[in-house]
Amino acid sequence: MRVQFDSIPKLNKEMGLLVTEYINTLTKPVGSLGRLEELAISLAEMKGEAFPNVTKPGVLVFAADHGITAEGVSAYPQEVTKQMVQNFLQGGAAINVFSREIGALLEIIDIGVAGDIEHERLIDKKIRYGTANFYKEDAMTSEEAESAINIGYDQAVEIINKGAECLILGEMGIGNTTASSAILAVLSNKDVSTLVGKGTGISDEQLQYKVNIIKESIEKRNPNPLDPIDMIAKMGGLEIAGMAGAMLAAATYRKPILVDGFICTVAALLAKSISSTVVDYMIVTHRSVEPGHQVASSLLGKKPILDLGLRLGEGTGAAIAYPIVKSATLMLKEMATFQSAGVSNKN
Ligand SMILES: Cc1cc2ncn([C@H]3O[C@H](COP(=O)(O)O)[C@@H](O)[C@H]3O)c2cc1C
Ligand SMILES: O=C(O)c1cccnc1
Repeated sequence: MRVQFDSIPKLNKEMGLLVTEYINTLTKPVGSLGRLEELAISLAEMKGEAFPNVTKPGVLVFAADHGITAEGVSAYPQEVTKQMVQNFLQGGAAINVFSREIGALLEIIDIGVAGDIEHERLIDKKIRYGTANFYKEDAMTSEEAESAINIGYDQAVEIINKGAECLILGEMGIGNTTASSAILAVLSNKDVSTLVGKGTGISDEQLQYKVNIIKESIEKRNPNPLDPIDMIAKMGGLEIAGMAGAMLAAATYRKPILVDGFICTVAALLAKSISSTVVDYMIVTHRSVEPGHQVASSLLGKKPILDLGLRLGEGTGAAIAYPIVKSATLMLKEMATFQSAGVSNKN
């Protein structure tokens, strides 16, 4: 693997202690800003700064196709991946709307869409025209899996160099809840049926079929749960690997990672199995409707901030949660202390 992932800095715990003390001097009852206070301390530890800044956020949306869609595991056809990439480039998707709202830098990366797309704003890093159908054969080669991680890493470095102070990773890939559920089943060693959800909205009957396809595929592919490259190569997907690589870069540069829904959280688990300290830089922003998401976030040791019943992906939940993360930093930066405001402190 080209990129070395052993250079993630440790959290600055001393800064965390300083900020904890400082928060208790602000004009509010001790602990009254709840999880916002925890967030502020975490951000200070990640960034190593007493007044951490998360503006601007950088959003990277990785798009790729999945051969497993040939088995009928999604409610939508494969072409929707390419069509949605065009929609992202025209500014009409949910992630465009929420990225504009939070003033984010937004980049769309084709890392493996099964069709050609021409657009000046598209970052073309296509590794292959979609993965192979992992019910029948390996999704990709190990070299392709490594390239996808490296591409994600490099894209994150680029957006950080453009000024991103925290990262949101999004994805688009019809069929990717199937690949993510398969990876999670192998990583968690839990029964597939407890993890799999309806994705884009399949019927109960199709859900049972999806469960069976995933179970049989895992038996046939027999991926090594201790080897993230093997899991990606055998089951996919390219965009999931790209997100994992981007998270490793974000942590290396001390940039907080705002983890989105189910697919993104599975990518986070893959990043964790490549370099466990990456988790220190993660904030799980919301709880997805997909049943596996709860398992994935508890394997990360994280409690989601929001629970809005989202099941979209693209990075949308993270973008919606960004103002909460920013509020934590503004609490530190802008609130008066008891002393500066002349307010009487607790007896
Ligand atoms: C129009 C449309 C926009 C989307 N944006 C994200 N997804 C989400 O749904 C897909 C995963 O669900 P499944 O595994 O059931 O195919 C992914 O592309 C994910 O990003 C979308 C899906 C659709 C149809
Ligand atoms: O939570 C997600 O990321 C998700 C759920 C369903 C479909 N697409 C994405």
